[in-house]
Amino acid sequence: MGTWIDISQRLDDKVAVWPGDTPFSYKVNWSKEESGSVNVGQINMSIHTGTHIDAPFHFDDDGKRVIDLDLDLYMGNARVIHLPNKTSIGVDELANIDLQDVTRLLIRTDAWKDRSVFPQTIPHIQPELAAYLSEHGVRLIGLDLPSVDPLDSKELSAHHELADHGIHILEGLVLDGIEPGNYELAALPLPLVEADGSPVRAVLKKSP
Ligand SMILES: N[C@@H](CC(=O)c1ccccc1NC=O)C(=O)O
Ligand SMILES: [Zn+2]
Ligand SMILES: [Zn+2]
Repeated sequence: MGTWIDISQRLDDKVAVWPGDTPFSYKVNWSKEESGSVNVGQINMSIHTGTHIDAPFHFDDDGKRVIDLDLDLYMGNARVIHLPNKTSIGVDELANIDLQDVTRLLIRTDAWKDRSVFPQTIPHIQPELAAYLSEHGVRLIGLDLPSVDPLDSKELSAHHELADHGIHILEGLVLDGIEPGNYELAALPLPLVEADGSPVRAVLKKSP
């Protein structure tokens, strides 16, 4: 027991949300006192709060919805790499990293220091990295950041290039103190039929 490491943000009213987006809330909507038997809760949140996956529909009206996504993407072997103090992440930043047999790549940047406030700037993924990663067989990229693009981007070039190369996106991970290496990952989306993304509970287990 205790071998799975939780790499998810906690969801309470302290969780940071995109500027202008729906705040997170949980409330007991029907209390045990009222119902006579149970507390029945309600959550209200943006899909892009905390640790979540983006479905292609998030940035492409014709893109896949969450229910259409292949669950294999979100369970299996993953490589954690550590790239602190970067302004952006591209082919040069990954030049010394062997990506042989890496299907799921998790990048620990340590750039989002205080997760209770939304960051001002983040290191972004250079769109050109998408082709390089797909050539190496990467199908999922995960980051300890709220986006793969600059926060003020409207084009979302990295989101689009990654999707065009068959690479799926996991955002808002907590990778503080996670040593680079090989792990097992599970970060399953909910079976949301129409949604543009889903909150996930992301966990890692060190591979032998
Ligand atoms: N594309 C971003 C999310 C995003 O752009 C966003 C999320 C919630 C509310 C507003 C957003 N963008 C506004 O321009 C992401 O998932 O990385
Ligand atoms: Zn998102
Ligand atoms: Zn995104």
